[in-house]
Amino acid sequence: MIDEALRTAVKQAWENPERETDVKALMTEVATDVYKFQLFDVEHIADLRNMLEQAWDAGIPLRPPYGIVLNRRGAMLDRRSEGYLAAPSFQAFYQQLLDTYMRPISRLLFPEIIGYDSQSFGFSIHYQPTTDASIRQHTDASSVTLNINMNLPDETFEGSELDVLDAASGDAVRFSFTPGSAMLHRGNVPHAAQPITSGQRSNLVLWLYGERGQIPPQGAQRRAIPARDRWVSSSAEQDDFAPF
Ligand SMILES: O=C(O)CCC(=O)C(=O)O
Ligand SMILES: [Fe+2]
Repeated sequence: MIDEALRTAVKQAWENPERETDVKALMTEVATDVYKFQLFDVEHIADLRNMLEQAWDAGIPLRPPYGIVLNRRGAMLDRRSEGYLAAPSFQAFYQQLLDTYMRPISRLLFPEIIGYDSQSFGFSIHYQPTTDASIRQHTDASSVTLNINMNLPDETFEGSELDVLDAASGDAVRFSFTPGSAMLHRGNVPHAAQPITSGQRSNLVLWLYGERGQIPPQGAQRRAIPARDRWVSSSAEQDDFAPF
């Protein structure tokens, strides 16, 4: 499921944290502190989509994220959330994404999140022109957000770009998702999705934050920390706080 180059680099970093530079080398900084990289292997996205679609088609009552505002064909993914997608195979994958990939990579790019990254939240979103087509500019209540595209290679769409505010220039940087690509940014980076004009777009959105929803204080020091402090399993207790 995970892109081969990333999987290999992350595996090496877990074995020897000093090798995390190879992980960083796979990331492209598209705006200040906003990173893009290939996370899913395009050949396997269909497996994930099938899992989500099956739950949907089975009529299992999944709660859409953000109430009904966004998004009618999306689902809650974290066990903290009522009506989440509890399928064990999906949950194992979701947990691995958070623990093996998202947390250490986020600590590598945004060291100040350490201490504010033990808890999680997740949902899937689905845009199409006739129902949920866009989302206005907002920030997320997360320390860090990982947003991954799940479109299949032949599922093209128009519009639906993600605009992220570049803190340095004050301008929005416009970004189009390609299948399996991911964006990683601090929750406090303002972002918006432009209206989708044709086709559909499916994304997986994961959040990390601290106990009871805490996020790093404004202006938290971004001091360097040793690599070995990132590539460690989180032993923190999981609370029941659900942001939505
Ligand atoms: O359209 C997207 O991919 C971003 C969605 C988003 O920012 C959100 O759901 O919080
Ligand atoms: Fe968001």
